[in-house]
Amino acid sequence: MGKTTDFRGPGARPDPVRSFNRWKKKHNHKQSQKKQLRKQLKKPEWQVEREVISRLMLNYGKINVNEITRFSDFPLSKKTLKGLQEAQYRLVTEIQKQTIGLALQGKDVLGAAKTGSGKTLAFLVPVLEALYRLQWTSTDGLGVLIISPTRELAYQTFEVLRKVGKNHDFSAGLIIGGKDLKHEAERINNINILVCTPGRLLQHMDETICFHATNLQMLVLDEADRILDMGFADTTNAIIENLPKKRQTLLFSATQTKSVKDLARLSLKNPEYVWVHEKAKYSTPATLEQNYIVCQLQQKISVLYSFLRSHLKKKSIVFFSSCREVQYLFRVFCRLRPGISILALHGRQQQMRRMEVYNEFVRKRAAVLFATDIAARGLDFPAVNWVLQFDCPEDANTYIHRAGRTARYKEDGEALLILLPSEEKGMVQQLLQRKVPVKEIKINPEKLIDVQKKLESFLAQDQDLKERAQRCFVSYIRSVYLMKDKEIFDVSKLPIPEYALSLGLAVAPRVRFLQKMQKQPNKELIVSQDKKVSEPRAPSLSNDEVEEFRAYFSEKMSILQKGGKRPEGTEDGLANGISDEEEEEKEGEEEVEEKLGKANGYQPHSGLSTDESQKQNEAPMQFLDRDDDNEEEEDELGADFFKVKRHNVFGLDLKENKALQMLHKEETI
Ligand SMILES: Nc1ncnc2c1ncn2[C@@H]1O[C@H](COP(=O)(O)OP(=O)(O)OP(=O)(O)O)[C@@H](O)[C@H]1O
Repeated sequence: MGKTTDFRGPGARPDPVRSFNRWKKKHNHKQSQKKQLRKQLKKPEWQVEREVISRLMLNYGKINVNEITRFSDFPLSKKTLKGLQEAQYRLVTEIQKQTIGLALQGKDVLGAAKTGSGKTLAFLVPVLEALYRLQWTSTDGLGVLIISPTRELAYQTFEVLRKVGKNHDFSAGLIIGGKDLKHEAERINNINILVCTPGRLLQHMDETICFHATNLQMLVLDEADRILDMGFADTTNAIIENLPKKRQTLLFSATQTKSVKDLARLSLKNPEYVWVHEKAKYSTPATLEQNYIVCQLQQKISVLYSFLRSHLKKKSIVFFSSCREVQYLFRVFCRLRPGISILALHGRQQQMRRMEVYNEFVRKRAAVLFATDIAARGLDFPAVNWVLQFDCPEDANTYIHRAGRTARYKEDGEALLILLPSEEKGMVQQLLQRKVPVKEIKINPEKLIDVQKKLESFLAQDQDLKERAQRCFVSYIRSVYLMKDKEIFDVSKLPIPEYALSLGLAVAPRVRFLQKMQKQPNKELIVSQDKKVSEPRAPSLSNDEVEEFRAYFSEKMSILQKGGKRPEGTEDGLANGISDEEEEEKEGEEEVEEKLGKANGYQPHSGLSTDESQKQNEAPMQFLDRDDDNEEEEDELGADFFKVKRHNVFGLDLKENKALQMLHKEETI
């Protein structure tokens, strides 16, 4: 229709032709909208969703990392975005910003970032989107496999998945052992997203006839460095061999070690490497204040007690090298009544108990968790103020993971490492090489509360506690003996009788390999085949001892490989009528598990005790009242025992380590 011109003045009647045209245009538009709506309504839901998905996928190619600050800047499904928002996740962290886009585009990703930087969501978001894109339903079976090194970490990842993925319709399952294999087997095939530990998964692959992963779309290896450190390399390789070759793989780690790169080569195809803190000055979070003290082995318990007395309102984790130490010192500290709740988490506890402790510690505002390295990696306890490493970690990586339990996601935190004089040089050097900025601080001897006498009196009245002290003693000595790095860990330098006294023992228990060593006071000389004498080394295992370890290794593994469980009983072997010898043997197993890793990959801790018996054993000592009249004086004494951030609280200068100064220098050059 041509243009019309209105020559009439104001107040004249509107041109009916023009009005009609306007009305017709509006009407047509409305009609076409209605038509479209009707068409849409007729479309099945899956088709509408398909169109939405196509639009999202079109945007994958347009993702520009530099423009991303929020999750909503990524082309994500409404269901995922809603889940993220409801869980209060809005802004992305660096690792999330850099990896989510790549993973959405279907690429294999190796992502490394410091502890507490948000790696969990960096893979959970692409996991949800991958199945959403494929409109996965429960009948499609297993679509995504997430492998975590420990049960606790798997549980935690599962909880985040439940929170963020709650608007999706997929089923998710947690398979971590500690439960009836048959019970799990009946349910495993209905799971779309499976979070699991490697040993248990391989067990299902071997023993659950109906379990298959033929439809698998994505594999996630979380805390890959820990998976490997725990001796799960063979298990992981066996799992990967059982998975379809055509899949996407995401691998996340807090440290970049050679073995992680080897695993990446085996499991990823043309991966994108994202190492967000590669150029960072330090490999630990900037908000983490890190210090170390050097003290004698026999002082360590008093140092810990004094520390706790001066941090009654804080949340701390204390790392020990063996379960036996945790068990004994947990009991002793409960009796010492430092005035703060004490919890214990270690691999000898039954799974349910581990979960309870984990949740309890998460809930508490002020508490101390005595733990072995099962708590060291990946676990996300909120608002931890302090991480204390009571025993020297086996290497810098373990240090980084332990310390990383505090100062998570923009929070502050403090880490304190306790070193023996013989460990100082080697460990500090390793830490500085790994760009960990540690400073030495001094203990103010006046603030140190000596608890040895108290321990002696506890043991004089309690035979059970005395036996625990003996096991703790042997266990610690053995843990040092088994450490790989003989530059740092030298069992011959330990003040053995003094250490026994500090545990409250009048006499040091017999330790066979120590006696042998004492017979050869000079360190072994290693004679090579051509009879040349090479550098002296710290003592290595004799053939007999190697055989001894092998024996309980193979015995343990044979029980587990048969899919059998350890005998039911209480955590405390003696309470269960287990003889001393058997206890020793179990202790050996545990040490080997903790220190040498799982030889064939099956998770060995299927639990020793029933829940009830364990509760009976531990409950009365678990939580303590803070008031204790007798402790008042000590309370005052300990007031500023370890406020390391403040200067000169120990009456001594804060000594900046020379090597640290060198590190600063290197970086400024
Ligand atoms: N985008 C985000 N916004 C707010 N909080 C976040 C975000 N991403 C992660 N967090 C929080 O940061 C903390 C650390 O996250 P996460 O456990 O994923 O770290 P991580 O890198 O896996 O650490 P680790 O290497 O120690 O396992 C968690 O409490 C998590 O809830």
